[in-house]
Amino acid sequence: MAPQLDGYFKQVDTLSDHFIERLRQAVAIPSVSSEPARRPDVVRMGHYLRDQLTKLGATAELRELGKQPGTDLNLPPIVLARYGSDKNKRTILVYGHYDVQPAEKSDGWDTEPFELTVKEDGRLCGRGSTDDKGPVLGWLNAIEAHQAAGIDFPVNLLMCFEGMEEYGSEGLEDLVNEEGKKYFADADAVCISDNYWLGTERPCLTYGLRGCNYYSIEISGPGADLHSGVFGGLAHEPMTDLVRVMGSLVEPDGTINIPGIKEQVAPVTADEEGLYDGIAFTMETLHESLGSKTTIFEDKKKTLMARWRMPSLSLHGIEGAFSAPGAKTVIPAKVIGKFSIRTVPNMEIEKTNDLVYKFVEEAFKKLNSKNTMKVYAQHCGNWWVASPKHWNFEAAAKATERVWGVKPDFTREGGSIPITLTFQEATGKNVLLLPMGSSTDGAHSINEKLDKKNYIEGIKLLGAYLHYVAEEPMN
Ligand SMILES: C[C@H](N)C(=O)N[C@@H](Cc1c[nH]cn1)C(=O)O
Ligand SMILES: [Zn+2]
Ligand SMILES: [Zn+2]
Repeated sequence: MAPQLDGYFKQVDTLSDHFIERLRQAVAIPSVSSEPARRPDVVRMGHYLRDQLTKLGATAELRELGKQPGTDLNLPPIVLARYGSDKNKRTILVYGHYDVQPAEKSDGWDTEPFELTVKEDGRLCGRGSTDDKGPVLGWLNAIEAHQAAGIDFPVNLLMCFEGMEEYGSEGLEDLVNEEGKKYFADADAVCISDNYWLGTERPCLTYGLRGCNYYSIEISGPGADLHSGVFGGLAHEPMTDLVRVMGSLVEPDGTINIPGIKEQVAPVTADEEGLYDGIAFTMETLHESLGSKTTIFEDKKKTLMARWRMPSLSLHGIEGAFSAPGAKTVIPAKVIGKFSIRTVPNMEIEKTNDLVYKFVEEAFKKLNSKNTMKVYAQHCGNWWVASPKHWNFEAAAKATERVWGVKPDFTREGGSIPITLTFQEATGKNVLLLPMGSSTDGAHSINEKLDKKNYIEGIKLLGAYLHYVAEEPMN
């Protein structure tokens, strides 16, 4: 089956240095969507992708989305592209994001985050290498390798790459809904490569994601930062209030203290009970990717359930707080605490927000503080769970076996890709998540990397998937 794949694979190997060079160029653009000062770089990254796609013969355009709500900043453009329009071929719509999480060398990186460093053991280190520049470039590389090998591209490819995913996919939902029956009208299925294997050995196909509601709690009081020797003990301190409120949200064992959250969670079904044992996942691999043995649960099933189908609440940081080394004796005048809740079936965004606001307001009230408190959601994205019983997944499973020599696990993912459900609903088509990187890649963390093997074999996988898609009977 898929007889041309050997020629394609050979060409991917031949072009591997060129593909690493393309990743180097992309990593060098610090497209951090959450930092206003980096917004021109995010825009530059969108232009870079458009130009690369045009050079490869795709029809590519930039769709402007206007201003980011509540700011004077332009949202980065959506890159829309089409490669091929043969009525006799299937059409696959792929999505990815070209923005990245923040990164500073001083966070503890061993290398410069925006300089791709190729380590002797094959690690390609740099911000965005695995999340999500490597996988996005994977689609471009697959096109190029087909051209170089002189092999007909097996499908029509529609591409949608955004620059705000790490900030809740601001602006994209309307565009996807608008284009569902226009630009994306002839899509037969959707494929997203933007998550990771559960471990380091067994590839997976993913059919579920958690959602993410991201909140801020703003507490202010004094007119300016104060000397703690002069004002300590006689003024209500915003930081003291905030630490108490944030500390009341969640227990050290992960239990969420907000009433009404766990009541929304779908019960475990008998079918689901048997699902976890067969998954290639060990606590040892988890410890390796965690970089420690500080797991809450000792067993695999509870741990997988915690990641895939239970909500979690994480505290992320405090804007305005003193965080530099040293011992500054300041009382910060205004602090903004950030936390998020990963949501699961059947949690509802608005209902969850109302429960959070009520809890935080009551927790603050109990402090009898004269400071002022505001709580609000910065962005919310829904969870998504789909059926993997579809030719889209069949094709990906065959491609995985061909490239990696093993059957993939069928997994859910603890992270969020806010637009996934929108793609499913706007196109009415099956959505597949086909990850390239592994559990030890350190997405969102310091020293993010993509192993060269995962990048190069991942390019083969994306191309092979398209060949098997072309061969699958419709169901
Ligand atoms: C899984 C994906 N690669 C990812 O990292 N998604 C982000 C998206 C996000 C950011 N805020 C809310 N959602 C994530 O899961 O944190
Ligand atoms: Zn991410
Ligand atoms: Zn991502």
